[in-house]
Amino acid sequence: MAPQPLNETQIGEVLSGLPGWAFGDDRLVREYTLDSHLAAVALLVHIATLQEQLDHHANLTVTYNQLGVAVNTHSVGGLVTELDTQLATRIEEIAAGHGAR
Ligand SMILES: C[C@H](O)[C@H](O)[C@H]1CNC2=NC(N)=NC(=O)C2=N1
Repeated sequence: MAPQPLNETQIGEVLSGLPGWAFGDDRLVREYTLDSHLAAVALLVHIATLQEQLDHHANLTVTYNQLGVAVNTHSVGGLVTELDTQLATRIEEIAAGHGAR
């Protein structure tokens, strides 16, 4: 079954448990700062591995020691679904271990 888009109330509830994450332009977004460029790239690779396991993929952007994450669900026309909140939750769990802030 296709994932269902979440409404703004549902997204707000999820975001209250995801510090640093925001909703904008129909995406869940987060900007991480790492201690170095290599640390940012290492977190990107870890997230990419997770994304392959989940078969759900965020846009990842490295700018020196910063890693931007933006995710929505293409298959429902670019809206936020539970697949995005699940990925954001998993990313948030692993980011701490990389010293991301
Ligand atoms: C075929 C494959 O399962 C799909 O293209 C997946 C891959 N990753 C995806 N990632 C995101 N963000 N949205 C999707 O709809 C999506 N679909």
